[in-house]
Amino acid sequence: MLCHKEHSSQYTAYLIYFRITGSLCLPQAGYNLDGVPTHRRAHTLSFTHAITHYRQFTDAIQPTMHLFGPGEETGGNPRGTCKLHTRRQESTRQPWRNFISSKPIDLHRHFYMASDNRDCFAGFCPEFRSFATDAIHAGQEPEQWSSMAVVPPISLSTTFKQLAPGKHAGYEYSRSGNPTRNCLEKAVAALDGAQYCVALASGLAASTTIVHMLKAGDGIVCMNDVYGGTNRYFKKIAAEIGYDISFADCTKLEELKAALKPNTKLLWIETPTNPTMKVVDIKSCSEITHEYNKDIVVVVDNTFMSAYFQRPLALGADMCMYSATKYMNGHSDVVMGLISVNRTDLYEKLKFLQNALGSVPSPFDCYLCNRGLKTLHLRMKQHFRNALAAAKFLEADPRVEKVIFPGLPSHPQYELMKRQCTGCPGMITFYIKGKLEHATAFLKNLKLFALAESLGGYESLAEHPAIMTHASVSEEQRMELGITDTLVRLSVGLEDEEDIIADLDQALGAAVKCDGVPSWFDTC
Ligand SMILES: N[C@@H](CC[Se]C[C@H](N)C(=O)O)C(=O)O
Repeated sequence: MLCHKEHSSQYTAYLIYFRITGSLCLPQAGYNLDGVPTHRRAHTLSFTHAITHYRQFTDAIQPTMHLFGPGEETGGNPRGTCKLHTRRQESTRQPWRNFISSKPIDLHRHFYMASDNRDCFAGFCPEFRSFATDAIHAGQEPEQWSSMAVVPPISLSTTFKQLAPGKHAGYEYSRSGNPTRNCLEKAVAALDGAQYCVALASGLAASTTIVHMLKAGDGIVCMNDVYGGTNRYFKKIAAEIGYDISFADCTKLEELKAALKPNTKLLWIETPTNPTMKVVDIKSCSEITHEYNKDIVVVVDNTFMSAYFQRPLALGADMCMYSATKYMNGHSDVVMGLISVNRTDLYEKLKFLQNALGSVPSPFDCYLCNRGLKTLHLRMKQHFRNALAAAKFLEADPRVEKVIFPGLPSHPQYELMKRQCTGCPGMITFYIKGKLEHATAFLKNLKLFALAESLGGYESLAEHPAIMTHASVSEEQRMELGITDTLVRLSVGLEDEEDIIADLDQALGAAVKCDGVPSWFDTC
């Protein structure tokens, strides 16, 4: 986007005109919204079109904001001058505010990244039909409440009055069924293209509830690279109870075939994997497993993808589970698990276990997660755009050894990703140059990104899997999987793209010298 001085005065004029008249006269002569010179006549748009164009116009200008520090307005620079930029105030309480406006970043490089990312969905599967409409309306019908509430009420009652013993209006006890939870479960089922969904108290509560369908001696085959808590549960608890647990790299279909045994009852896949971002072919794994024995239940942990980017049930899996703590809720204020299924027999087992084991979420958490779902489609699109920009920035940076992001052509399963998903979430894993000290220095110097476990919220997070989320995985297995001391995991949030990149840039600068030689050696 080219943004000349004239643009800002034109822009102000349009804005005033827009405010007064409710319509917008766009600059057909000069530059269009992509920064391409045009010589046609201006025209006036309808109110609705005016809003759309006003937004596009401000969106297009936005990447050039906040890029100049005090005294650095380069009035005549044809690549990036825009008087609209807002100067941030020095702040000690919000340290990230200071560095953002004080360091100009390479605007030329930034410009191309931003424009490329408009097309980041090219080649991926099309969006699921009516996804946004379902997120907003499925299970939310006002007619289900005598008050006709448009927003499902938070139903806190632990118990429900019965008309006669055993005769009730659908609810008897809040663990067994709750009206707010019911609304959430219906919405999630619709988003997963499923018939049913059950909500649990956490992602791990969902995992343990699923495994409780099996009996001691039954076999479970698990993808070798999974979330550390899943690995810990299978190895340190399920195996101790008497389940026969084996791990296989399901990206290699021959390894999966070899791992299936007569006692196998469950296949557990995670894709992309946490944290090394391997992509598993859900369709092929489901076909191979069901061909071996149609009764083996194929479970996909869809936490990283969310319902917006991947539908495991449509690809042949039997169960789609989530830590809804992550993208599905998306606001880092709820711990929850979800399981969606199409098979009635599986639903009945899960529904029984939900009540009998009792790991249910609170009605308030159900309300929050249901609310989070309403913007899932919007959030995920922006996560993808921001993460792609960050991944491209990191990949081009000499202080970074290797970037693993399934939305980059350099990812070994990029083609598979495009075949089975509608886009990529905000998860990036990368190896920083140097040693543990450099990874630590990078993480400690981040200002916008918080150093914290978890992912999928609107805020950017960074963490060190070997020390944090995957500390419970044995060192031997971590080394096998590539979870080394220099591996860093990012959950790219919804902040402004240029601020995200500026933070990564300055933290890398603090940790590693620019020419690729670790700066740690200079300072100690
Ligand atoms: N310390 C926790 C680990 C939480 Se990890 C949370 C999330 N799944 C992630 O990958 O970030 C523990 O369970 O030990």
